[in-house]
Amino acid sequence: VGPMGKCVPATAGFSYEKWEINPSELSVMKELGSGQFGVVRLGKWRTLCKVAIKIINEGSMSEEDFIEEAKVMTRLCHPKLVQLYGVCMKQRPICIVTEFMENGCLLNFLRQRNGSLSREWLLAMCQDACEGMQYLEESGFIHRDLAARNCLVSDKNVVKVCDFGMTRYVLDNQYTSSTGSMFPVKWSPPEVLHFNKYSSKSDVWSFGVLMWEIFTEGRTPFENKSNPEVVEEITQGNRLYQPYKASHKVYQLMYRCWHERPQGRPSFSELLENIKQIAEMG
Ligand SMILES: CN(C)c1ccc2c(c1)CCN(c1cccc(-c3cc(Nc4ccc(C(=O)N5CCOCC5)cn4)c(=O)n(C)c3)c1CO)C2=O
Repeated sequence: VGPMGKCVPATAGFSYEKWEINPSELSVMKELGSGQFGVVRLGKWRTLCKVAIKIINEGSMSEEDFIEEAKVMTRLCHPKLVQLYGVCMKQRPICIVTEFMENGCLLNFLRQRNGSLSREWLLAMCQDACEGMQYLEESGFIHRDLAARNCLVSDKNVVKVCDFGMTRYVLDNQYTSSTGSMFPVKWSPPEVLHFNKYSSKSDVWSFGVLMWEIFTEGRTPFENKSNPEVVEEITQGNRLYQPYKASHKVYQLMYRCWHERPQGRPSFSELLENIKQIAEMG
């Protein structure tokens, strides 16, 4: 049993490294959806533990680079991060095994509840994601694509951050190039759009947009603007509007995440303190 009492595959096998999983101990079940690397399925590890299994499409991922980094990523453990359990890499396609989150992706979760979520609940979701991001910040680990589509919801409605750092292994340059059609322009700060400069402070900008997604319950940022138009808007200093369910203090907080300069933005530690204060005041 691993961190937080979860059944974590103790991959102590024969010739398996700590972060390797023996595929014969996995059974694959229903499809959960598909992402940047292909299909993700629900699975069972040693018949007991529910897991999510990413089956990596050939040519979608720089696999050697990922496998090298997987050792580091399996050591990132926090209750608000979707846990990476390990990799099956002795065969093709390789597969990535993670913690399973019953209620799926946060963006769909928000949209399916059409307006029924309380302000307290929305702020609690922001706090969950902020706790996970503070741990990544402390660990010197940059997410690079924080957004509601890259957060998941557990059976207890806890929000966790997933697929942190995975953009580094995507081979599709429509996604990786800042002029590509799939680049997350609407979640990116000026220094990323212009200089590809990633840091925990660029994650803070994205976190501000995530707060906006949560408080609009799943609206698309700048929904009637193209990516090039958004680059223009942001460069001119325009920002996302105040969501109806966001109090002035909540809006002030997300707005501070969008300071033009990285050093002008709060850290995740500071954001978390502020979110807790707002939550206490009710
Ligand atoms: C490069 N970057 C940033 C990437 C790369 C890959 C991916 C992503 C980003 C994010 C999206 N993604 C992806 C794709 C597909 C699945 C998962 C995905 C979905 C899960 N869970 C569920 C649970 C339920 C449902 C479901 O069907 N419903 C319908 C009924 O109401 C409840 C919900 C869907 N997913 C889950 O636990 N994990 C770990 C991953 C994930 C998350 O992992 C990826 O695979």
